[in-house]
Amino acid sequence: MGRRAKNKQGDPTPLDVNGKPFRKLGKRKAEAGDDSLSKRPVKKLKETEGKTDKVKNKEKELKPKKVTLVKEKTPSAKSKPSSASAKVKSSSTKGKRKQELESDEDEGVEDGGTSEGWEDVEEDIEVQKKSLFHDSDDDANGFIGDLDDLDIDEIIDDDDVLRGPVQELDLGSDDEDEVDLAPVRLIGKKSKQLERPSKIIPTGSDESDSDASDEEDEEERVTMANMEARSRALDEKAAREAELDLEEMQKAALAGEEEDEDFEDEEGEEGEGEGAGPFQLPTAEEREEEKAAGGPQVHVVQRRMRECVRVLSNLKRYAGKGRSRSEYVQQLISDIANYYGYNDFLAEKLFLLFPVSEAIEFFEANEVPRPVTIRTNTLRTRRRDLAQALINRGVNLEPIGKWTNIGLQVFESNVPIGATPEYLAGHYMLQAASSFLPVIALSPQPGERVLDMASAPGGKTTHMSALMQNTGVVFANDANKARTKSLTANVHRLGCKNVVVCSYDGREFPKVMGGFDRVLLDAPCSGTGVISKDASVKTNKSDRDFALLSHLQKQLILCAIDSVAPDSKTGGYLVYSTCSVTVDENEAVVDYALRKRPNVKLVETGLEFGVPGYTKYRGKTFNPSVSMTRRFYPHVHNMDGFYVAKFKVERRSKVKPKEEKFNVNGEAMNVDGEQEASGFNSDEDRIYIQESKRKAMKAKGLRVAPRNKLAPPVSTAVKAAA
Ligand SMILES: C[S@@+](CC[C@H](N)C(=O)[O-])C[C@H]1O[C@@H](n2cnc3c(N)ncnc32)[C@H](O)[C@@H]1O
Repeated sequence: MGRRAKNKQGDPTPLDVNGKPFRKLGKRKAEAGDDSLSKRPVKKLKETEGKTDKVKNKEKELKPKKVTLVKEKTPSAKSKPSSASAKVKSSSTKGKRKQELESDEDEGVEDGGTSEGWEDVEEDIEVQKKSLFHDSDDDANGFIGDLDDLDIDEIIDDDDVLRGPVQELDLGSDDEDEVDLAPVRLIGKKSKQLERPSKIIPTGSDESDSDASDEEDEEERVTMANMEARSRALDEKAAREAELDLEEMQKAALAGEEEDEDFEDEEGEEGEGEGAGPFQLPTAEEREEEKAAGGPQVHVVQRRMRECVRVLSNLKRYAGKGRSRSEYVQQLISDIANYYGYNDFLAEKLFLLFPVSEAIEFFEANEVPRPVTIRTNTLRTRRRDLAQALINRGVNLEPIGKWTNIGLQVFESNVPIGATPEYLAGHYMLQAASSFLPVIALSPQPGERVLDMASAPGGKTTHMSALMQNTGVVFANDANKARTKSLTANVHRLGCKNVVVCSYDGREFPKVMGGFDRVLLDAPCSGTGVISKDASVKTNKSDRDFALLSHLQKQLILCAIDSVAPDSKTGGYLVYSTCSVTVDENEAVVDYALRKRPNVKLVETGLEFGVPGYTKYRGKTFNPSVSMTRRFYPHVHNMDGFYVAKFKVERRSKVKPKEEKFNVNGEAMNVDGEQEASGFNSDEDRIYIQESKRKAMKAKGLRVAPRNKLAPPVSTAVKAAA
């Protein structure tokens, strides 16, 4: 493989001069995603002849080498990227880079943090944990928290969502931050998005690296001093390569046309070639034959996907006679599932999120790893010092983008990035760029009391701790006890002294404790935003999984809201996030929370980029304010797929439910303190209230006290009352 095809990944979305992000596009972008189809590795397709050189070359050549950056999509521009795309150099000049590296001086911890004393943290945490929680585990009959805090109306109202098992879900999967301590050997130039995953982070044994690494090994080591020259050289090289790419793409396009003509001649389909009028879908018999032959051939499915995209762009003009849109859509989804290796259900679910050609880009982007990024731990160092230390070790890196002053993107490294002395000393966290976002949105302040409801392995917890400058307290909770080990390890390594680790089901909050200034719910999710990291998602998720997950997320979000102190002087915020792109797990959950908790409202996330959340989706209409939430996509932002919503929690309405008002005689009163005119049997109602409290507690998985022996069971009481 030629050097240009190797190990290239794009920068995370850079920003334009106005601070707005650009979107990177390859040539194919301007052509309704067509080209992208030619270069994909095939998972399930029949590999009849393997890849001929011609096909291989075509795949390589059609990769979008020329980095053209286009302003980020707005919803209205979603399917049609601006044609007036601005070409922007992908690498920075020294001035810019230096400026960015220096910018964190302002916000960095001046003393650069210290490693002294952090060995004691484990002990401290253990002591705090014991004093805070040891009772609740052993208390066989004990309620957790105070029953009187429960809002009966809401409990009953929420009952529908509070029922049902969730334990079948595998909730242990994680999107980031699990550090692979094996040497990460990143060789080659800056990687671009949409290259093959296997080449993005090649191992030392990867022979195909040789031509690139030979040449680059001779290059001088990157230092702060030679950064500018190197950066310029890289830019020039990128420009040269871009020219070559253009040439290659043109050649490839020509070759492709010839190939298709050959194919059409063979098949006797003259007049129905790509771009040449109507495209006929395969008949049922042809599909059966295809199946019997072990699936379609690679070039057939590629071509068919291109054709379907073309037809769907102008159905009237290109559809075969009597064929409907849905037939082309179904064929395309089936081919996508085959080609990229998804189950049909998920292929369809993800396909429907986007306009047709954008969907192909999304699937393409899932085949490519995202850039390797690290977060500077400002409790221990400053970004410029960290950059210098890593540069001295032969790591090629640069700031992620203007939106963060603590992130660095690693392009190449001769040392294992997960085991450098700086890593071990807690100077940085290996962390996906997307996972910075919810913490930036939450913006925890020094001295606050913060809850990270689902926190393991602690990427966001440790980020929050650093933003709070090791003051206040972060309760880092995770239901999975095993995962709290890596959480605790990270907390120690990064020197976070304001973190208390605990392990409860998030649905037990706020009964465990409440009154937080800010809460982060980085919810357990399907991981459809991180398919490039975990391809198993492509096949192991079903309709039922999404239903169960969404159910759990709804339960968790209500508990997260109720854990926020509405009267917090400095905060009163909740951030909900997932590393999933499905509407069920995002907008639908947020909309549910808005409906169930009238005391919360959405506010702007404060993030400078991202696509607004859906307010309408496939027949569902959400609260218009859901447009304030933000979606992030691999194909748009070159980040993991992610979702962030920020809520402000306000005081609940003072009007209490009637049944909670009793006079001194235990007689029910109306809101004005007058006795209810209608007859009211408070004893009878108390039984109902007690029973519904029990039911809600049980459904929440909380321990319930034995029924009051004096109180008859509801059925008996009802009979007696009748
Ligand atoms: C997306 S991961 C969290 C990643 C973490 N915020 C970070 O930045 O490192 C979701 C976490 O939710 C935890 N989880 C699953 N169900 C939970 C529940 N009912 N309550 C609390 N945590 C739960 C999982 O164990 C998992 O660690």
